[in-house]
Amino acid sequence: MKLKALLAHLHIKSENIENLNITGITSHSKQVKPGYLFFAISGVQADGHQYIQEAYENGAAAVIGEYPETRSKGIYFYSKDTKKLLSRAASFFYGQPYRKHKMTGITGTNGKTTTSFILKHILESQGVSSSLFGTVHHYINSEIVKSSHTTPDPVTLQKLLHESQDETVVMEVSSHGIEQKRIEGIIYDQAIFLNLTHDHLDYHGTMESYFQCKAQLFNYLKSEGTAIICSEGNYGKRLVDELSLRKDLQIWTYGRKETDQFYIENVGKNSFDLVYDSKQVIVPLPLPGEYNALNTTAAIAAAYDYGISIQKSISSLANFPGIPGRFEELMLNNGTLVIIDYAHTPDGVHQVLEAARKKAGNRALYHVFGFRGNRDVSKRTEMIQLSLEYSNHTVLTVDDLNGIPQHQLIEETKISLADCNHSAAIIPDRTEAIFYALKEAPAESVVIITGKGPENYKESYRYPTKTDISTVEYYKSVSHKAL
Ligand SMILES: CC(=O)N[C@H]1[C@@H](OP(=O)(O)OP(=O)(O)OC[C@H]2O[C@@H](n3ccc(=O)[nH]c3=O)[C@H](O)[C@@H]2O)O[C@H](CO)[C@@H](O)[C@@H]1O[C@H](C)C(=O)N[C@@H](C)C(=O)N[C@H](CCC(=O)O)C(=O)O
Ligand SMILES: Nc1ncnc2c1ncn2[C@@H]1O[C@H](COP(=O)(O)OP(=O)(O)OP(=O)(O)O)[C@@H](O)[C@H]1O
Repeated sequence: MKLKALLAHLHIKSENIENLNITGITSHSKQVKPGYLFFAISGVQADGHQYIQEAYENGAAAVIGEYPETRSKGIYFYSKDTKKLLSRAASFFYGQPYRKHKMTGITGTNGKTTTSFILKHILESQGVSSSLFGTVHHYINSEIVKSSHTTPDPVTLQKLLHESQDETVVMEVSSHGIEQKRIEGIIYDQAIFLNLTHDHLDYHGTMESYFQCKAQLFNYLKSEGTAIICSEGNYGKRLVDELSLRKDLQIWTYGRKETDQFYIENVGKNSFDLVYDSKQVIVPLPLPGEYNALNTTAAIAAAYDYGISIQKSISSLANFPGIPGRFEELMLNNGTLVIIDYAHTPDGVHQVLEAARKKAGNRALYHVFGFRGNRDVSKRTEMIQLSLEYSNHTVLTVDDLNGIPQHQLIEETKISLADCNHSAAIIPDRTEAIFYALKEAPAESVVIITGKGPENYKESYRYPTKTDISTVEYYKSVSHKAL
């Protein structure tokens, strides 16, 4: 691609580069290949401007940075916002691929993965091919693509959008993705807001700035696009009020109020009632829990906007295959039910434990969970309190050290537990903590393991443990089957 054309798109003036072609775009100096355009970005860990020399040495044709000039010798352009420009440049480089898809962006603290999987399933069941970007995997042209971020970095994102031949793209949009402008250069046909509750305050500082960040997704919604908003909670209502000022949008709300366009009631074990357009239908619940009735409704509304009737969505839900690590159920031979879930926020833990408690009834409920190092500490006490309230036995462990020593995370966990004035087992090795709960739990009880869902351990854990043969023997003896 001619650099001149790209710079014109970015509104950067250029002279004497008529014949210069660029062969790729990156913001990482070590990924630069001959002919690349390098964007220097000031990040949380490092400053890309420190790597400009390395980028030239690796063959960068030109560099764009946020300082008026650079000491390194090479073609250099100034911009005051390289993050935004990187995304716009990547979009332009790959031919603005959003244009060839119907684009859905889904944001919210909890439920993005769940809602996106349900929506993708409905679309594909109705013959509409769909790519998916999210936490578990990305799916492009029916192939699994490994996901390192919920919302990928802009160059990866635009490249995959370009490669996708799917009619629709369902994308989880994280607040980090919005804040870091990874979605610049995309215009969505639909945007969905699920909820906003306590999380990521280590990054956003306050709930207000977290909300302001999430709300920005709707700035990327096309004129006459559809905003689908959960009316539960103050933030959804605020968003509706703010978006109502934009007269060019179709705004639909869903929730438990009769004034919602998609209104739900009578959420039972296997189904719920959905009222829309003065009609009432029974919808099968693809996963347990009231919260999943809301996630399902968001997906049904989005499919409806794409022309799929509610009846067709309902029939698609009958064979929903489930989602890795989202209320995933296993039955052990001794009749104990094991639930694997990804809840890692106070609201997520609350919702999933409420659903697990309903399932357990009078049976004992064991809850195994832990925290991630180097992340929002302020949510931890509330999560422990909820566990103590809903389960009979809380077993605390470690989700992921994320760069901090294990003893530090355990000490922090002890402090959060002490805030609850309660005692609970703390077993640092996550595998051992799970074995412990499985061993302690009497036959026909329920063990729920939250926090990591299907994720691999990032740090090494002892598995199988050599120090406690009895747990290994026990594990071997309790073969299980997926439900
Ligand atoms: C805090 C955060 O989100 N950081 C993301 C951010 O990194 P950063 O801006 O801090 O980059 P940095 O490491 O400081 O480096 C600054 C610049 O120097 C460049 N550099 C650096 C080293 C070098 O040798 N050469 C070089 O050029 C880097 O490429 C970068 O452009 O931009 C990077 C590229 O897009 C991301 O990989 C990185 O994600 C980190 C690894 C991360 O863990 N992010 C998580 C928190 C995240 O984004 N999570 C959300 C989901 C959250 C949720 O809902 O649970 C997600 O969308 O995945
Ligand atoms: N609508 C919801 N409201 C509250 N909690 C929910 C909701 N949907 C799912 N959860 C809980 O949050 C957990 C994570 O759900 P999911 O993976 O769908 O969310 P997410 O927004 O994609 O999370 P992340 O971005 O961190 O991957 C679930 O395992 C469940 O416990």
